Amino acid sequence: MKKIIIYYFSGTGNTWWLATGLQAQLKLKGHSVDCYSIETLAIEDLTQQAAAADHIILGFPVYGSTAPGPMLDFINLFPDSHTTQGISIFATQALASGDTAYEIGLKFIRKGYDLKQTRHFRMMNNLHLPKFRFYKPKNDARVDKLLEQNRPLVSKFAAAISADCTHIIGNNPLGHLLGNLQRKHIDRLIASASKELKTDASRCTLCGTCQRICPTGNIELSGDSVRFYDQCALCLRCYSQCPTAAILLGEGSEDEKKFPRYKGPGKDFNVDLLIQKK
Ligand SMILES: Cc1cc2nc3c(=O)[nH]c(=O)nc-3n(C[C@H](O)[C@H](O)[C@H](O)COP(=O)(O)O)c2cc1C
Repeated sequence: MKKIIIYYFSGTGNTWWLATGLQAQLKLKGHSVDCYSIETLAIEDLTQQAAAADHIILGFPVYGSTAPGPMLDFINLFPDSHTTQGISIFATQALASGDTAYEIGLKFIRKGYDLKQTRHFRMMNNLHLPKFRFYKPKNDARVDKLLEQNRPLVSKFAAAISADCTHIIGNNPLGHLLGNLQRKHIDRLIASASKELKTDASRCTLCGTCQRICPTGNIELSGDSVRFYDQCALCLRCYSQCPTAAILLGEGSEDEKKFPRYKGPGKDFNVDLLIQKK
């Protein structure tokens, strides 16, 4: 039996679904598995907690072939391994992620970990904005179909971790080419898209949901308006979860037919699962 810890960041729920599914599969194999959204952790506890694990797993959504800002910050704080602990990295993606999981895995090799697995899982897209049109998120049976397709892959991932196998994807010329191309532009895309954050005052009920769920503390309700700072990670959680679709991200984003907002993976998903401390 291994002691395993899963740390994940999820903007709109896909990575939460993968992480909790993986936890369940690993538990079935007899391992002791804790699973944390990094937003709910006290960073002071991290060093002790990580040192006690036999195997660590990190999960996050792909943002232009790298990890979201909150996960990159978390990785920077992550302690070194003095016993060459095993680490596995997985990323959820809408279409293509090049060498993402491997690229993040390299950071852990430098910290003394033994990189065992890198995996990418295709899930529903959550990014379709006037300035960045990918493909429209769907909130129907197509989400369930993707989840069904992923179930056996999650199970295989768990089996490989359990058996201590090494399986690295993304470390090839095509993966690096695509990854490098995407990483070049992602910071600029996030900065420019998040500058367009605003609320439609005619829709906003000042309910405070956006402020409560923002992972970077970028949103503040002050008086009868909503204020955005410059810490947006473009995770799209506020945009997707605003009960009245009052958060706008660019000219035309108020049109929910043209720019549908992703509501998350399946009926069990609830945004509070990402932020509630255990
Ligand atoms: C800022 C941003 C950048 C993204 N970049 C990519 C990308 O490069 N390739 C890709 O396939 N999906 C990309 N996506 C889509 C997400 O990775 C995908 O929908 C993911 O499963 C969302 O996970 P979450 O629900 O846990 O946040 C991007 C999404 C966002 C918000």
